[in-house]
Amino acid sequence: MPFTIAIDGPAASGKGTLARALATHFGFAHLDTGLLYRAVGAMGGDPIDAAQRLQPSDLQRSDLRSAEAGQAASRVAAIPEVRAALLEFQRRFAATEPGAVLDGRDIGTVICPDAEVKLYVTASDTIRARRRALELGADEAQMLRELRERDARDAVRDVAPMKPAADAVTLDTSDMSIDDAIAKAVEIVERVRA
Ligand SMILES: Nc1ncnc2c1ncn2[C@@H]1O[C@H](COP(=O)(O)OP(=O)(O)OP(=O)(O)O)[C@@H](O)[C@H]1O
Ligand SMILES: Nc1ccn([C@@H]2O[C@H](COP(=O)(O)O)[C@@H](O)[C@H]2O)c(=O)n1
Repeated sequence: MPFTIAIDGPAASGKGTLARALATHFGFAHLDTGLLYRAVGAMGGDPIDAAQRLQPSDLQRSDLRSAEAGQAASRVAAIPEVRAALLEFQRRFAATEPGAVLDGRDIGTVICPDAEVKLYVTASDTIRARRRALELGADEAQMLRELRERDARDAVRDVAPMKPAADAVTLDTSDMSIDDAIAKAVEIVERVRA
């Protein structure tokens, strides 16, 4: 039986950091599902067509981590046909790996509603903007505006909006170091696996 960890939450909350750490700790495979939407947004042209043609090599582009790629991803992610085109790949990943960690916005609600562990990772928007500005060497006030815009778009869209699953454990990392957040997440998973 595959064991799946679903991690959702707003932009720059630390989902990816925790997902990578959990995958390493438990020897699980990791899928950063935001990268799929970032790649579709960066491909240009018709986003539905881009999502249907997406190849693993498209995820290797070096420009996908930028703030602009994040905004473009959030716009194409609101298109139902784009989400439909990416759904099967994500579900298959979770189903075929003995242990998998997926992070995104709709993993616990739509992609893997039966995941053994669901985390909703959050932090205040000002702290998230500071962390992202540090990471990208960008202006903090601009990062705050962009995070708020992206979060609002992700939360209000009609299809698979960003929200915690009813059975998700919320982890607010505002006052946690990376190491503390990882330790807490490991503890939550270990409690379920025990
Ligand atoms: N608890 C923490 N304390 C301090 N910095 C953190 C913490 N967690 C994550 N970070 C840093 O915040 C930044 C954003 O983290 P990360 O990329 O994991 O977020 P994310 O939720 O995956 O973002 P996105 O939604 O854009 O993919 C990174 O630079 C990361 O090192
Ligand atoms: N499961 C997901 C994952 C991501 N998105 C959209 O992609 C944008 C970029 O995601 P990051 O995690 O890399 O920041 C994000 O803002 C969402 O619009 C999604 O809809 N569902």
